[in-house]
Amino acid sequence: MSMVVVVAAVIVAEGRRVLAAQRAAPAALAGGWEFPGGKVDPGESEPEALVRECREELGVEVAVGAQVGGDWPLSQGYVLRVWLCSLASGVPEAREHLALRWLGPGEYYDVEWLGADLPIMKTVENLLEGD
Ligand SMILES: Nc1nc2c([nH]c(=O)n2[C@H]2C[C@H](O)[C@@H](COP(=O)(O)OP(=O)(O)OP(=O)(O)O)O2)c(=O)[nH]1
Repeated sequence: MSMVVVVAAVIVAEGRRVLAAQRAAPAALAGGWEFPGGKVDPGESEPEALVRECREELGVEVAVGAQVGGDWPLSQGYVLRVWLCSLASGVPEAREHLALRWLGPGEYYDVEWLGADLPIMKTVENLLEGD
């Protein structure tokens, strides 16, 4: 079986603030925090999927920047790929999530990240510190 690619957006604003989103479903993941995103549809590029998911889930337009790392492991058969993004227009609203939070420096670990997302947050922290 081929690998399912999930894309996720690390939306950064004001230089250092990162948007975290709390999952509403499924039950096993509900309440956990993630970077907005979802599965790539057939025929769609990964950046196109990112833009679509941010539009659907948050009601915003994002500009896709640099990729963060390579393939981040998820459960078997799934892989997560992550990009830094900036807001091109709109204010994020939780259309499919339970809640959204902007996390500034010193707050990056104030939410309960999903297991796959914790090392991504650490990598993003290092990237933003280096800026
Ligand atoms: N979007 C997203 N998914 C993540 C992250 N971390 C993580 O483990 N996942 C997992 C949760 C889900 O099992 C899977 C993504 O599925 P999803 O439910 O977001 O995908 P989707 O929007 O296309 O949803 P659906 O159409 O299949 O309902 O990846 C993350 O940071 N962002």
